[in-house]
Amino acid sequence: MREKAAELAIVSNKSFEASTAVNLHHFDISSALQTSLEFIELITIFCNKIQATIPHNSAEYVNGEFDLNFSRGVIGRHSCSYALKVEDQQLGELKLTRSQRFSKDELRMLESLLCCLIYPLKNATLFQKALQMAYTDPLTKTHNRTAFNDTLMREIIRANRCGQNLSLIFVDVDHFKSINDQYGHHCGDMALASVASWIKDSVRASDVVFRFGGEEFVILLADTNLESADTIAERVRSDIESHTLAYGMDVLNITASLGVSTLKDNDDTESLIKRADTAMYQAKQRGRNRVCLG
Ligand SMILES: Nc1nc2c(ncn2[C@@H]2O[C@H](COP(=O)(O)OP(=O)(O)OP(=O)(O)O)[C@@H](O)[C@H]2O)c(=O)[nH]1
Repeated sequence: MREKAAELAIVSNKSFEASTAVNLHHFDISSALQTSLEFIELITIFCNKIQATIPHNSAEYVNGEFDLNFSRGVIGRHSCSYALKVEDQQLGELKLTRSQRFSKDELRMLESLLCCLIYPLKNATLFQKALQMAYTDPLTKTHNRTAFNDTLMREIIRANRCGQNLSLIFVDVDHFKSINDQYGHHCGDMALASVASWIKDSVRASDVVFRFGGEEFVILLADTNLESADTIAERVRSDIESHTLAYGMDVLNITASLGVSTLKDNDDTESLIKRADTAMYQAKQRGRNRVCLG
C-alpha cells in the first residue's frame, strides 16, 4: 500500500520561525487596532507597531470624506503612499517617509501589514458616519440639539478650565409661520436650509452652528467675549437680511432676531442658554430683525 503523501511541506527551521514571527506581528497589530474606532488613533497605533519592522520618520493620513489631514514626524526625502480601500469604499491615504529608500522587502511587508489596518478603518468609517447622522439635523445639515447639549457642556468645562470666554447667539427666524402659511411647508423647509447656510457662511469654520429646534438656531463661539459676539451677531443678522430666497415666481425676504449671552462665573448650560433666549425674545419685542444682549 502506498503511503499518503505528507500534506505539510517541509520547511527549514529558519523560514518557519520567520513566518511564525510575521503571523505574531500581524496578530499583535490586529489586536491593538481593535481598541479604537477613531481614525487618528488607529493610524497612530499602526505606525507605532510597524516602526521596528519598517522604520519611518513621518506618517501622513488624509481622509477627505471626514475632512482629516493628520501628520506626525519629520518628512523625509523618500516616501511610499497607499490609497486604502475595501470593496470600493475609500478609507483614506497613508504616506510614510524617511531619509533612505524603502526596500522591496519592506514594501512587501508593509503591504501585508496594511491588511490589518483596512477593516479597523472600515469599522471606524461606519462608526463615524453613524455618529455624524446622530448629531446632524437632516434638513439644515447643521448639528442637532443632541450635539448642542453635549458640546455646550464640554465647552463650558473647557472655558472654565482655561479661563477663556465662551458666547452663545440664539437666532430665531422672524414670522416664519407666515412663510409656511403663505407658501407651504416645502418653501418653509427651503427657507430654513437657506438660513442655516447663510449663518454658516457668516461665521468662522471654528464657530459651530446648531439647529436648536423649529426655526431657531444657536451659534457657539469659543474664546469669544460679549463685545465680539455682539459684532458677529450683527453680521449674521445683516447677512440674513441681505439675502433673498427665490421660490417659484416669488422672492422672499427673510429676517431674524438674535440674542447673545457670554459665560459668567457660576453659569451652567441652563443659565447661559436662558440669557441668550431671553435676549432673543427682547429683540422680538423691540420690533424683530435686531440683536439684543443678555
Ligand atoms: N417648514 C417647516 N416649518 C417649521 C419647522 N419647524 C418649525 N416650523 C414652523 O415654524 C413656525 C414657528 O412659528 P412661531 O413660533 O409662531 O414663530 P414665528 O412665526 O417665526 O414668529 P416670531 O418668532 O414671533 O417672529 C411654526 O409654524 C412651525 O410649524 C420645519 O422643520 N419646517
